[in-house]
Amino acid sequence: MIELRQIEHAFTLGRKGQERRVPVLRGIDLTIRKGEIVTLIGRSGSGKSTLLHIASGFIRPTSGRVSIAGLDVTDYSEGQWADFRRRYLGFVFQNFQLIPSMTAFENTELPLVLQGLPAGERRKQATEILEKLGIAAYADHYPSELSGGQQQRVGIARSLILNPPVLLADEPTGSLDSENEEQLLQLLQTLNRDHGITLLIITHDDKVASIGNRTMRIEDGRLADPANGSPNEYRKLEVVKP
Ligand SMILES: Nc1ncnc2c1ncn2[C@@H]1O[C@H](COP(=O)(O)OP(=O)(O)OP(=O)(O)O)[C@@H](O)[C@H]1O
Repeated sequence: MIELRQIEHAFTLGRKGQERRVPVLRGIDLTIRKGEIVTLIGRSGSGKSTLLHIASGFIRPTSGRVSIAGLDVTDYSEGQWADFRRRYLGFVFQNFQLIPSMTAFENTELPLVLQGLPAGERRKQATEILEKLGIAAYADHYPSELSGGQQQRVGIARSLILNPPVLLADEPTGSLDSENEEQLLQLLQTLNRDHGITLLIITHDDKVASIGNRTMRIEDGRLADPANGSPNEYRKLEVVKP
């Protein structure tokens, strides 16, 4: 479902004429199969977010190829990426990214508004997804009136409303207390199991990482694997669950 091939990325820092290149990703190969949950764990600065931004088209890699759902998206223009993201990718963010002046319902239906769907159809679909995520009772609440866990669910409802086959999550429980964290991890597993959604989750939290069918560690821009000298760690981390 997601194939990253030989991804290299370097950022350019410094003033004009004195630029230096800072390599962040150094040859990443990662294949995520349809219906898998892959968790990517690594320290701050190891390149996790950069990798996720490359997989979602916000950063163009210095070299390497990205394919998602069988489409080579590496050379897509910004417009093509925007269209592709709408159809294929949902996002779960640490800070929820809800619009404060809109209710939970309005936040959820926003992608349908942008698609020009009539109000009746929007209401039906948004209500259905809010019910599925157990937050229909809060539809008329503004984000400031919701708990962190409820806000995260509204964010996920908005991400799922266009039925993307893939969810990309960046520290999804980073702003949640342990009870809400547990509930969110269960929700992500349910979405995977019952709806076949493929998940790539980046985190520095072992508990979040543990919901992966596979967990990969990223270190200094490389994935830990037998080929680059961390065979023991790789065996410990790459746990394939039935
Ligand atoms: N736009 C940018 N310009 C220059 N350097 C950047 C940029 N974005 C990230 N970096 C650098 O690239 C490295 C990897 O950053 P990245 O955000 O991918 O790491 P991360 O593993 O996601 O870290 P964290 O867990 O703290 O979010 C860091 O050293 C960071 O300072």
